[in-house]
Amino acid sequence: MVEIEGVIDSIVYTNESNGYTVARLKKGREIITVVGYVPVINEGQSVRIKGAWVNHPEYGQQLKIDFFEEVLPTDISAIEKYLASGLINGIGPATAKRMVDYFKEDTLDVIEYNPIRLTEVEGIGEKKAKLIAESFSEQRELKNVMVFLQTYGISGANAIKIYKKYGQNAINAIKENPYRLTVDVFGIGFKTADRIAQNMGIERASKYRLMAGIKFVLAEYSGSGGHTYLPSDVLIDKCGELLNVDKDLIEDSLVSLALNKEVVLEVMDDVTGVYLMPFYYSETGVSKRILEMAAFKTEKLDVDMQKEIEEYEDKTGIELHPQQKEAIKCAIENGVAIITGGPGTGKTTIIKCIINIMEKYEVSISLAAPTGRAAKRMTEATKREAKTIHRLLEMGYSEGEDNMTFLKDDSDPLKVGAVIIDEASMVDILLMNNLLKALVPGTRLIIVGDVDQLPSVGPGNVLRDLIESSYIPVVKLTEIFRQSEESLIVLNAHRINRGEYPYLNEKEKDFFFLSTPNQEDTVKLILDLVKNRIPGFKDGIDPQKYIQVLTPMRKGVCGVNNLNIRLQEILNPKSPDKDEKKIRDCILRSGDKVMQIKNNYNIKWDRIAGYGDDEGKGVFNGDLGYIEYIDNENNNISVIFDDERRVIYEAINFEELELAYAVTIHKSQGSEFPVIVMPAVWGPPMLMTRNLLYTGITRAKEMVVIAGSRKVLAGMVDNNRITKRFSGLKHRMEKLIDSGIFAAR
Ligand SMILES: Nc1ncnc2c1ncn2[C@@H]1O[C@H](COP(=O)(O)OP(=O)(O)OP(=O)(O)O)[C@@H](O)[C@H]1O
Repeated sequence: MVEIEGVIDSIVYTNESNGYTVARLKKGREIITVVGYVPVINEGQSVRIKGAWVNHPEYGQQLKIDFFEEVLPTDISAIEKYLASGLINGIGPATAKRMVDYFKEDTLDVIEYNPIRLTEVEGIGEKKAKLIAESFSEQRELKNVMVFLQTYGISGANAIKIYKKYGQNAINAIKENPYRLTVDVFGIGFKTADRIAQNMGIERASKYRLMAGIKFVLAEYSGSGGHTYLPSDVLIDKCGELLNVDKDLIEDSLVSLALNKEVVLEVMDDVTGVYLMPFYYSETGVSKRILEMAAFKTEKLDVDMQKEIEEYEDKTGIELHPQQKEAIKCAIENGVAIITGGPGTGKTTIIKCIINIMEKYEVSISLAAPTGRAAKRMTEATKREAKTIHRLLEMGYSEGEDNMTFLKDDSDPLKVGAVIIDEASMVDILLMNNLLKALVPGTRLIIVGDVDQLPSVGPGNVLRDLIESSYIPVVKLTEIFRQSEESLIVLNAHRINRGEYPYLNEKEKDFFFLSTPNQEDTVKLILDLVKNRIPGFKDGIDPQKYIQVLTPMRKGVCGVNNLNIRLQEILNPKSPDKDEKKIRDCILRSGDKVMQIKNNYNIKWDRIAGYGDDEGKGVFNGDLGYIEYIDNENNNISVIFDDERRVIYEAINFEELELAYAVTIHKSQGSEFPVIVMPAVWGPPMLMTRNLLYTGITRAKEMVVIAGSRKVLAGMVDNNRITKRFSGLKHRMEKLIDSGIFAAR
């Protein structure tokens, strides 16, 4: 083993996700190549490395890093490089130079022991001096934690998150139970925690490990599969594969988890379902509360429906269809009503008529939708304020916690006569439970949505289960009113939903299919469409805002990841006046279109335009925005969402952003775009369903362009597999109804 001290001269390669790095180290006049897993590495950093020499067949002699430690630099140029590296907030290259010119070798001591003196440097005020000092001392603490973590192969980005979560206590917390990381730190999955645990010598059959593994599998399947529970045999099989231990041991741990009240086991129709607690409570809560509301004898409004509807027809010039009249009546007369229908069947028209009547009879109404965009559309259509459900429930959070809480709940419910929820297919079981907690029987709940859309991103099959439980009054709208001569999008959406092939490429229409021989050509065509052909067709549009590429998959040539890299190259290429930041495997650049990929209830925003509060908290999974600027000096990224809200991301949240020139159809739910461009190329049959195609094309308002293989497109229409979600809501509701506690309807 050799030990070398030197300064990192340049970084050749670094893999953000695991910290694997190739760098050049300067030791005196000598330059050495060093390779290995290191937590945080920056050019200009002074380091001590222990390792062994290896001979690479192509690159020659390299030092393989076994131990890596930062030491504070002592010579002036190294100090300057270190300060300019972006590691310390408040200092960029220019400030670093001024500081070192002024304080010379004493610079670091001044920062550490006498930071007020920093104000002697031009451009540094008291506030900035404080920021620099705090950031510097955080770096010192962080260093100790990192040295510990690197021994277990934890990357720099993750190490910072761990430090932010546990502070100085990080080392003890992890030593005690490394599996807690999977719960506490976003981005650290069971596999990373397991690797750390194995390195620490924790046994494969350790109960901590098995219990964490079971919870991980349950969380994975509720996260990516949308299940609220897993049947125990499915769960045990999956855990067996993951954990590589006897099934008996897994069953033992499952029982321990149940005894600890970390999971619930429940027999439903001969299957034992295993629930994580939040999903269990939500499902039982939703089933009970919604039945209570539906069974409640709502105060009858003395409405002459015939007369009111006629008045509305006269006012709007629309002659309502009998189905639509039935839906309006159903909403006025019942505690809970569901109205479902595809695009153009008049859902919005019905909402407007219901509002009209209720306002006339002085029933107070709240309007809400599950996403900001859907709420905005509802506001525009009804000319009344519609909120996100989160905002309606007055979402808050406890400091330091990642969990949201709602101020409106059973102790302080919403005091309104009626609540109308639009885009209800996107409401998952957790949100539905929170909504119902804040409502009391007697408030009318009107649930509007398209049950044929993909179900919510979050767990549950809420809208479908509520409809199928056959207790809550449902009106299904099947008649299409948007003129078919105008739009093939609506017509084709309904055709696809019925299993019929879409009409393609009709002159003067809005639904196009372009055939390509292979996936690479599909990508090239998509790039050409987005960059040249569609903007050429529609004068003066901003392709970034106007066109959205949607794709079924994440991976592969036509997957989100590759499409984003290629689209970024042509829509927002590298340029000297655009700042950049490398996040995971991709580069984010000023001007990029980005998406938030997890719910963050804590992050602050400021309103820069539009209607509503001046500031607030929360950016949600699927929200789309643009990078306004990247500030490398202060290490933050400013993103504008919906042209209205500005959010400043600090380093700890960078990984919540992803490029969004292309997004998956799943993530696009609830959003609408003027033009949709979509590849139709081979993908797993589980994924390539009619439901997915339907959801994708119904996102478009003006034009759909599909590129790829006709056979694949036809295959999607034929593939009527509705991905099964394990959800017990319908079962629970049926059980409650059968028990007779709710009045027969
Ligand atoms: N009974 C009717 N007769 C004539 N036109 C109607 C009728 N009902 C609705 N429309 C018109 O059809 C179009 C679509 O209606 P609306 O926007 O209410 O449907 P929607 O189900 O909300 O559609 P989407 O989900 O696509 O927004 C509108 O232009 C509306 O004015």
